[in-house]
Amino acid sequence: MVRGDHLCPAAGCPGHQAHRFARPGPNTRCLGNTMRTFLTRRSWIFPLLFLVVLLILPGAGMGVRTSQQVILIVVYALIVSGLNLSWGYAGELALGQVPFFAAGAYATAITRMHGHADLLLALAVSLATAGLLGFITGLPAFRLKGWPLALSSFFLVLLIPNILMIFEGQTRGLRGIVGVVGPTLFGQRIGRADYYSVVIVVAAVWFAVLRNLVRSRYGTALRLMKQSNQLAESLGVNVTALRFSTYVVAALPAGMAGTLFAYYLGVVVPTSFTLTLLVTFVAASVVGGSRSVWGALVGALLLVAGQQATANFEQYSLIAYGIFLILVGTVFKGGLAGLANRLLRRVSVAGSHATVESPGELTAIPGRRLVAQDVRKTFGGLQALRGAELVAEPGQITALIGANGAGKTTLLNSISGFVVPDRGSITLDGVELVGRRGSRVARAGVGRTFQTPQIPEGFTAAEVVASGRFRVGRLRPVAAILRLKVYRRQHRQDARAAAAALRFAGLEAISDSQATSLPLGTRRLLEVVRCVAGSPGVLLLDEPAAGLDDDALVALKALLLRARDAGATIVLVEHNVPFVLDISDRVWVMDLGRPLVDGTPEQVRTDPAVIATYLGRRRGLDADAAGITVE
Ligand SMILES: Nc1ncnc2c1ncn2[C@@H]1O[C@H](COP(=O)(O)OP(=O)(O)OP(=O)(O)O)[C@@H](O)[C@H]1O
Repeated sequence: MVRGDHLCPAAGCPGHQAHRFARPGPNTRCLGNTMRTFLTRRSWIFPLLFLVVLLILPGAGMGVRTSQQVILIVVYALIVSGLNLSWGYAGELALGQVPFFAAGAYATAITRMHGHADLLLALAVSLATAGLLGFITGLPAFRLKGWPLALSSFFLVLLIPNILMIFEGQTRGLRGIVGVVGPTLFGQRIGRADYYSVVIVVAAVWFAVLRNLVRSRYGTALRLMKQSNQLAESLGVNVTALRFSTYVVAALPAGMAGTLFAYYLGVVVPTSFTLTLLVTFVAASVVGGSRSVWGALVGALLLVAGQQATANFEQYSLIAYGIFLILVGTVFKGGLAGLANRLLRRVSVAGSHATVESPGELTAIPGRRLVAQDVRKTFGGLQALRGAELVAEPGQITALIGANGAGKTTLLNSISGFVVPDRGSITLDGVELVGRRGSRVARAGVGRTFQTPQIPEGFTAAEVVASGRFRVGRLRPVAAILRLKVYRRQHRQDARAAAAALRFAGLEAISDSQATSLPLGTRRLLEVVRCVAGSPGVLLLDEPAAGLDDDALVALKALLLRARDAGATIVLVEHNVPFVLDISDRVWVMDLGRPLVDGTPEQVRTDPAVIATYLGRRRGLDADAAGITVE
């Protein structure tokens, strides 16, 4: 094997890394690429090994005390994993984990009190109770976001003793329920050693479910939503439904943890479910890594280890934990799991789309005719649109220009479904778009970019582009959890479409790069490519040339012309007049919320009304460069 720092010549390898184990030659096999493929496709091997080790530890002489601690870690990890889902992935500071935990524990204790010791039954009851509580308390999540949502869920924790008192007959009030012992499974009593194994297996099943979920379209949609609701909607994701369903799903592991905790402790008392516990779960999530499945385990491990280490000087334990939290939170962005991920990435350069074979060719982007008529919109007393019009044809670049405040973005937002017009009609090949929410407009065929590029953290370029396909097909969380054929087919198609779109733009070289670390010009191109990957009926581009240098403008122009020639309908809102006049087939000029003139670039360039209201004003900025004649 030849060691060297030449670029990787292996087939299928992106080859832009100087893989140190590459052997040059026609049939090169690259260890870097093989390792990446292995890590990407078989990433479940490590958790499986970890599970096996955990299961054989008692047989290998692990003491009872240690096994009890492992159970506690697993119980806490389940709770933290729900927090990671709603907070780390979806970006919602929904802190209902302790009430859900309490709901699961009390549901189990009450079931046991009524003589039912079956663990599966207890788990089912806990899941149902926590899910129902999540459903009811999640309803405000339709309206609340950010701190108001955090505070309302915080408030729920404070209510726990009051609720227990209201249902004192069942919950035994502040005294709690004792005698939660003797769980059975399929009619057999579970001993202490077996209980350990059952807890590990239950948690392993949940973590496998969670891993499959967050690595699917569903998980990607959560991260898109965390970046921006508008971005997620523009890609066809119904943010309201997603936020609500995530809140409910995140309640489930806490409910299960309640069951496992109740049988672990044997008693269920209100003092087990405190605000301090919630704060330590949040801390564990931060330290372990909130945007990670395994971060929950790491955080819970540190939580229990921290409790042990500071047990002898209890009065200092919170201070010690606080200092540790601040250190980890500031030094390692993304917690310890984030650190591990970054190290792994260095070794493997892994990306879920890195191993696409035969990406295929993107030759056509079938455009549709967009027509906006008499669109009106008033914000308070301000008339932003007063009868705006626009027609964009397939295979053409239609520019929309006008002074600041002319209403261009409002019209774009009206087309995208982000703004509901007071009056007017917007159709795509005759299909009315007005009245649909953003995600439905996206699914009807509208793709768009944003004034500030919306590129979520932690995505490779290929993953960003693949998310452009979300407007085609559904999220299919159940198929993703079970890794059904339909999921695998969709995943393959998304990866292939992303690779083809990147090739279309000549950007295949960056497919494994972290998208947020790319230069502005490339990020703007990437947004366009993300749209192209979904093959929308119309592409709405909101100031794609803003802030670009000459080289980036050349690349953008080449991409837009290629997309136009492939048949796309492109609407370009842009202040860079020379750029607009250079590449557009037709230009619409807006003034004070209504159309002023429309025509070819040449007609618009020399139109006296346009010069008087817009181009004349921009003369000092770019009229000279555009060769504009101001008479
Ligand atoms: N959500 C809103 N609430 C209140 N006023 C708004 C809102 N959105 C836009 N406006 C107002 O509507 C008018 C049109 O704004 P818009 O952003 O559509 O103009 P524009 O042509 O895109 O301007 P620019 O080129 O600066 O982006 C402006 O006066 C703006 O302040």
